[in-house]
Amino acid sequence: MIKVAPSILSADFANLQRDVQMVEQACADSLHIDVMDGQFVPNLSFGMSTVAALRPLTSLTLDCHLMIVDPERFVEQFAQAGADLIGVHVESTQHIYHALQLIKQAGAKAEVVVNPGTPLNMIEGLLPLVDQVLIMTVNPGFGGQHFLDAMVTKIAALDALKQKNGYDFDIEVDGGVNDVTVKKCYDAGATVAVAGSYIYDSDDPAQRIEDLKVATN
Ligand SMILES: O=C(CO)[C@H](O)[C@H](O)COP(=O)(O)O
Ligand SMILES: [Co+2]
Repeated sequence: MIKVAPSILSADFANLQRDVQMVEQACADSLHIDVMDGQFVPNLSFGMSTVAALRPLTSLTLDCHLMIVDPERFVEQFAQAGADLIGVHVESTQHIYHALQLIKQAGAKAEVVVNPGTPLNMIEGLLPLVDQVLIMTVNPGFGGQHFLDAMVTKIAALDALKQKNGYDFDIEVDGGVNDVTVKKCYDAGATVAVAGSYIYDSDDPAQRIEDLKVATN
C-alpha cells in the first residue's frame, strides 16, 4: 500500500489548520508543503513561516518540497522551522551535493527532486546519500495538472537502480496523482504519493485518501 502525502497547495489557505488536521485524522502519512519562489517556478506559495506555524498543530511528518533557486541558502531555516524532510531540485543549484549535506547536518531527511525533463543519470551519484527521491510527474509550479504517463518508465528505472544497489530510499511521485495514476506509480516502484487537487478538491477528502490506499492494496 502506498503512503499518501496530501499537498496543502490545494487546501483552503484561510482554513489551513482545519485542512491539515482533517487529513491527519484521515490517516495521511505525511504532509507535503510546496515552497515556490517565483523564479525556479512561475508561482509563489509558502515559506518557512508557514512551516513554523503548522508545526505545533500536527504530528504529521512535514515534507517540504523546495522549488526555489539555490535552496542551500534556506535549508537550515526550514529545518529549524520544523521540516522533517526537505526536498531540493537537482536543477535548482550548482551545489546539489552540498545542499543535501546541509539538510542532513540540520537534522532533517534529505530528498533530491527531478523534473520531468531531467534524466536519472543526473542524480545517480546522489542516491547513496538521500532518504527519498521525488520524481515529478508534472512540470512543477501548479497543482491540478495532468499526470505525465511517460514518467512511469522513469519510476521503474529508478526502482531498478535501487534494487540493484541495495539502496534504502523512498520513491515519491508528485503531480496529477489520482486513483488511476497512483496504481501505475505504485506498480513501477513508488512508495509515497503526493496528491493535492485529488484530495482537497473533493467533498470527501478522507475518502480520497482511502481510495489512493485501496487502489494500491
Ligand atoms: O509540487 C507540486 C506542484 O509543483 C504539487 O505538489 C503538485 O502539483 C500537487 O498537486 P496535484 O496533486 O493537484 O497535481
Ligand atoms: Co510538490
